[in-house]
Amino acid sequence: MEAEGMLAPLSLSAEFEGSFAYLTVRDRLPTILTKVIDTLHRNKDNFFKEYGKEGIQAEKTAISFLSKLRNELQTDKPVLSLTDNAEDSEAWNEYMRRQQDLMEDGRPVSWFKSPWLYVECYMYRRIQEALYMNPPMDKFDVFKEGKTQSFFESQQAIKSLCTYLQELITNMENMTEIQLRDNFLKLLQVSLWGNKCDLSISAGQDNSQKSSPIDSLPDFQRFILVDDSSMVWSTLVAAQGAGSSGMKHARVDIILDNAGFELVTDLVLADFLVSAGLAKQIRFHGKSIPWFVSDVTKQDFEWTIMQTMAANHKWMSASSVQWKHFMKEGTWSYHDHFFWTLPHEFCDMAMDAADLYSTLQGSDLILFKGDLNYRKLTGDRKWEHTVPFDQALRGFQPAPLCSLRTLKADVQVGLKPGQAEKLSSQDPDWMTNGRYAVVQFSSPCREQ
Ligand SMILES: O=P(O)(O)OC[C@H]1O[C@](O)(CO)[C@@H](O)[C@@H]1O
Ligand SMILES: [Mn+2]
Repeated sequence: MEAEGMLAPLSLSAEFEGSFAYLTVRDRLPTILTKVIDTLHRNKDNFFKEYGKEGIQAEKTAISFLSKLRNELQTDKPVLSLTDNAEDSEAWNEYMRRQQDLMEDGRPVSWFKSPWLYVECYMYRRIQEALYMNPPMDKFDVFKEGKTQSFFESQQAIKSLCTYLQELITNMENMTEIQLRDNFLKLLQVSLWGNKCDLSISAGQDNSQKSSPIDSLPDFQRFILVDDSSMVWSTLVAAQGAGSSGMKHARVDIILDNAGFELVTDLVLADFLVSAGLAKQIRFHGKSIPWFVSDVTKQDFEWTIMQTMAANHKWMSASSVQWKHFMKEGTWSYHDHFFWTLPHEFCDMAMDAADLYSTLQGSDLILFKGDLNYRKLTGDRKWEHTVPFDQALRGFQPAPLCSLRTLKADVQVGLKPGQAEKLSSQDPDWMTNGRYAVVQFSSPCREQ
């Protein structure tokens, strides 16, 4: 729980004209809605083939719902309650009332006046409402095409990563602890940069052999603004030794972000953790509805393992056969919880999703992937850049945790004095252009 008297700064919001939040709500969100409408249009024939006239009608109604939504957004209309009676609808509507109570002078909660984190999440949930309200479209993933495309476009990098993983596994028995540590740190960084954007990690200056994500790591090192990865390693090692009667084996939870190349980097890291004996159990957490364009759903997770197996490449297949086995025997498991697709800051989790919070408390290490998770960890607020990460978490400390995030939104804490100023003078868009990254760690028992 948040320490008393420690007031959190204001939420980022489109009400601050010219801010990144403002530009996102004004320009990027309507563009995403337009793309979603276009996707439904383009799939019209498929809906007809599959569901006949009913499919066409559903598509039409969903499109008009979404066009109306885009108009509400662009004209800064009040945010509306959800009407689809889904499992999470009441939580959303309750959150809206909470936002309303925070508004000054009883102004309505609206797109440009409310917290950016809230309205952006809300847009994705309203897209889902358009589908829920129009069966048989309720199972349709409007972002599926983009996710599969990004997987296929990164085949080269995936091949080289799987090849690297299989080489490591073959040599694992002879590895010293230092080698194990070095390899862990490399794969942690690959997973970090996997968040940059699917393909760019291996895009070398020239066209030659630079397609290996591992080879690119040294070039990227200087863009890591905070690197707590040695604490992540110590946490894993400490989790091995605990317990007097033999080994305690670590459980690692990975809060996934994007499908495509990023998901493969997470699977490779998870495989290494298990194969090296650093973790006994990996729990992946994904989204229960299509989310923020490229986030992983259960369907994407299963599809990715299947496609990796189907690839005509020895080491990709070998990797995914192992992954399927991990899933079957329960060493790996996939979980979704609707809290991940609510707009809440994570400091609300203990109160608003107590079951999820207590599940996470059983973890030895939680890895939070990506930018949106970072925004939720820090509450998407106007923190001073030098505020410690622990403080910005505002009491969210279920277990040792680490954020692996490339910067795509203007919230960043835990920097050294002067670091942000230097970055601003060298690269004014450092917080949003995705060139920089952080590996930020926090542990409930760490001295603050
Ligand atoms: O997939 P990620 O890393 O969470 O990024 C989500 C993106 O969406 C945003 O919310 C922008 O709309 C940014 O925070 C970020 O660029
Ligand atoms: Mn994402």
